[in-house]
Amino acid sequence: MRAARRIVVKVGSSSLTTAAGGIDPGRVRRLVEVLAAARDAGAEVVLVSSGAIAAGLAPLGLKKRPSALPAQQAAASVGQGLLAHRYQEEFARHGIVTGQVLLTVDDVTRRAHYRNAHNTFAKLIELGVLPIVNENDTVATSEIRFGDNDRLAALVAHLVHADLLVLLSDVDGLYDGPPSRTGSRLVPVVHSDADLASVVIGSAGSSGVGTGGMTTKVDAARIATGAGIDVLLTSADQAAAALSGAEVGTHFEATGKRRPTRLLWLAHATSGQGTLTLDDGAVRAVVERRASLLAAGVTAVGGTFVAGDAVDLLATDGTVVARGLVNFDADELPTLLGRSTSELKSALGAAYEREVIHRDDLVLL
Ligand SMILES: Nc1ncnc2c1ncn2[C@@H]1O[C@H](COP(=O)(O)OP(=O)(O)O)[C@@H](O)[C@H]1O
Ligand SMILES: N[C@@H](CCC(=O)OP(=O)(O)O)C(=O)O
Repeated sequence: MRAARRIVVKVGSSSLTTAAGGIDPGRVRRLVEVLAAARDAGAEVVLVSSGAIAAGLAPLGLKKRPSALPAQQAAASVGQGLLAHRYQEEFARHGIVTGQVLLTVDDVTRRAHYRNAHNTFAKLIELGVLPIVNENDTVATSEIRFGDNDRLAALVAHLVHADLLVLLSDVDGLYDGPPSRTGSRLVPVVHSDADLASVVIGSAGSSGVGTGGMTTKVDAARIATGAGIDVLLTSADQAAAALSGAEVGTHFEATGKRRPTRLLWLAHATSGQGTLTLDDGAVRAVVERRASLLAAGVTAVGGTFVAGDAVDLLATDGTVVARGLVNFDADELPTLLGRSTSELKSALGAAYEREVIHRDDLVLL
């Protein structure tokens, strides 16, 4: 931990708010002090902070986090500015300039957006700015939302080439059962998925402002470790100890190697927005030869999606074999199915010569 040079720290709403809701200035101040100290010790820090919705509740006279998306978006719109302002003032006390980065799913899946986001972070870090990231809640619809900042933080960690992801919550680590249950014990190290097999994850905490609970933190840890990044999960109260190298919380050890980030999200998206059923030859081509998916091998289209969306690829028995970013809208595809690329070109024009999913936009599941 001590050796980590570039650290992404994610803090959840439950660690930033008061019991009555709303941002707790004291908690923000303490977190900022810890991050400023990490910078003084030579680390580059990127902060992924939740709390926009929580910060927007009081100004709108809301008592608790609304369940309807438009109300959440309104609260986030009001709260994000307040949250950013709070951070800006606190970091300024330490002479640190902050920059706000609001991301959508598209920013880490579509190639051009991904490069753009990568370049923005690189420039901010080069300028010594501390980026503060959140999901762009006010424009994200339920279909294209991360919905939780844990997985977003894992993708950001990969995007900025971090060597450590620190997830700060209201609980001091992963327990082998819900922490409220007597006898649940802290899991100090997770070497691989096998160590998670006996862990029981309960519902989210009692704060009422968090979203993902422990499930999304474990998902985030798996995304990051699978991409070669160590993860430390602990409480905001232990952030200082964690960042100075003390053995606190749960350490998820890096297992895999780096992979293209946009595909990381794709592999860990809960599901695609539609389905394409493949014939046996297409399954072999995609899975064994890692080839692009052509219209000739698709037998059925399910769901409503547009070009650029993630869709699940199904074998004839219905099992999901891969997920990819499709190049056509759902209603364009039925007339193309089973036809060769050259046939499509001569019948419909050069625009239809493209693959249904390019191999660079496919992940095997
Ligand atoms: N096995 C487990 N280990 C640790 N925490 C768990 C477990 N199962 C459920 N939880 C709950 O998950 C909560 C953290 O999730 P959440 O409230 O969404 O936090 P945040 O706002 O930090 O994202 C903890 O307060 C805890 O009660
Ligand atoms: N983007 C949302 C937070 C979503 C979220 O992940 O919340 P949390 O579970 O508290 O980390 C917001 O700023 O309110």
